Amino acid sequence: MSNSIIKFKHVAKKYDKKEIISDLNFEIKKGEFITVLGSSGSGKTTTLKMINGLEKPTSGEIIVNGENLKNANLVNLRRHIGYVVQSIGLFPHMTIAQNIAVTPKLLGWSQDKIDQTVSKLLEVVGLEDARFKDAYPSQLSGGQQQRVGVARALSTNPPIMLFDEPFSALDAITRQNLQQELKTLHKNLNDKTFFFVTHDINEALFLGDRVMVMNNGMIEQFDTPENLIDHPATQYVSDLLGTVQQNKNLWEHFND
Ligand SMILES: Nc1ncnc2c1ncn2[C@@H]1O[C@H](COP(=O)(O)OP(=O)(O)OP(=O)(O)O)[C@@H](O)[C@H]1O
Repeated sequence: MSNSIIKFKHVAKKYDKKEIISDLNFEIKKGEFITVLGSSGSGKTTTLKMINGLEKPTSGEIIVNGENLKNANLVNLRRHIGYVVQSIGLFPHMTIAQNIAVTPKLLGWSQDKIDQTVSKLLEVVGLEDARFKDAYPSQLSGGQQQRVGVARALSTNPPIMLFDEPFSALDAITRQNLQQELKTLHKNLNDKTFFFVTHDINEALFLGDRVMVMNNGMIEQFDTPENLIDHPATQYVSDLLGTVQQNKNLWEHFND
């Protein structure tokens, strides 16, 4: 595949003696928005953490941005991969601007460059209002904090962004707004690759250019949302998507 940015070749992962992932193979192109869907414990987070070296494969090869992770400097690697998680992890004693500037500061950027970057990122995530910059995380809603988390992950302009269920603690309306915004953001940020883990089938189908469906540490199907719906490759995928239809039927019936 030309323009490949993430490649897993025969990747296996064991925790102690328990095999979680036995033989994972896939390739992602630069600029794709990938969503990863699967039941609890299917290995989604483990797969995501192997991309930024937070977990190491027991065997197999992982190539990220042309570099085999076996030989990579992991600290350097992580600076080029944004990471957004559900718990956000903003520093409570730092202002929003300071939270976004953590990595740029570590990298020794000038204050001018930091200020410009923070202003631009606050605009990108819809927090351009002057009151946000000097506020503290506790003064923001959950959805606003999650936006700061996205801005912080974008601070060094990384080519790859990893998202691990970033919206799962938010109410349905905030979540839907953020999904729409994230989709627009991805479109506007030319060629950034997003890898987004979720439990939510609708979220996965809405956001993903391709959806990776995992079960028991294996890929059941890795395909466009349209193909998953029209041509489910396995019974598992068919059952999973069937739940969407069942919910729809239930509500239609309910509203009769
Ligand atoms: N550090 C660890 N030590 C031991 N076992 C682990 C560790 N991390 C994950 N596991 C196990 O590996 C399996 C896969 O976990 P993982 O978090 O990747 O799944 P997941 O698909 O992301 O699940 P969820 O949707 O519930 O977050 C689970 O059975 C989990 O208990």
